[in-house]
Amino acid sequence: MSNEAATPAHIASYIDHTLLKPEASEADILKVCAEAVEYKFKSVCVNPLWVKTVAKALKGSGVLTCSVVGFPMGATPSDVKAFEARGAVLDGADEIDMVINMAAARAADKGALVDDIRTVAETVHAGEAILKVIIETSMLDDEQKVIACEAAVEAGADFVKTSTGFNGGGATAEDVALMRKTVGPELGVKASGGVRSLADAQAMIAAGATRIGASSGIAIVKGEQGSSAY
Ligand SMILES: O=C[C@H](O)COP(=O)(O)O
Repeated sequence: MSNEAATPAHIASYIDHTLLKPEASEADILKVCAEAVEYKFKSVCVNPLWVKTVAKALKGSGVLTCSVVGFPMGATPSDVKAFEARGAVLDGADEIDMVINMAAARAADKGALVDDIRTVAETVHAGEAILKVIIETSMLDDEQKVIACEAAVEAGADFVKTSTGFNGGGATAEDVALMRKTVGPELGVKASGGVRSLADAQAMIAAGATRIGASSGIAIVKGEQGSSAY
């Protein structure tokens, strides 16, 4: 990792400032938007309910609007995920983080995974947004992680992402390295779930992450220890 990546200011440009608590209020959402502008984070990541609010609050700031689809279980039909994604993009989302069909992932059913991801990717790209694919590493063995990443590449995703942060363990540097090795140098890799400190973030970047999803973004850039938001 270069020295440049170690600076908190540089780390901020990697961070999707995340608030996905189901009970988050409008005041909570507007607070994280203000924080993201202040700290120059990459995006604000919220549930679809709040996309319109976030897009309005961030307009002209340079901070992107990110939302989630099929979240956090992934266990909805692909066309329903695509409908949810279309709504979020129409509301102003620049980036969509989808959860894959975890049954297909556990069965290492690459064809089903490609279909699931491609259905959403086509809708997201039609709206000129980008797609990140959450493979939920905590639920998969290494072979299943590789197949899920290969499916994401084949389906035209823009990123692979480690975790929802809601289903057991989160990001590890080992998983990020495996994902980076699988997808090659061009695709984005997002480490998310349990990234609580500057050291955590630096380790993920050193392993190949190009984005960090965290509810502890302020602690990370301040060099403090964050705590779980959920
Ligand atoms: O990126 C999405 C995750 O929910 C963030 O997880 P975290 O709250 O453990 O940072």
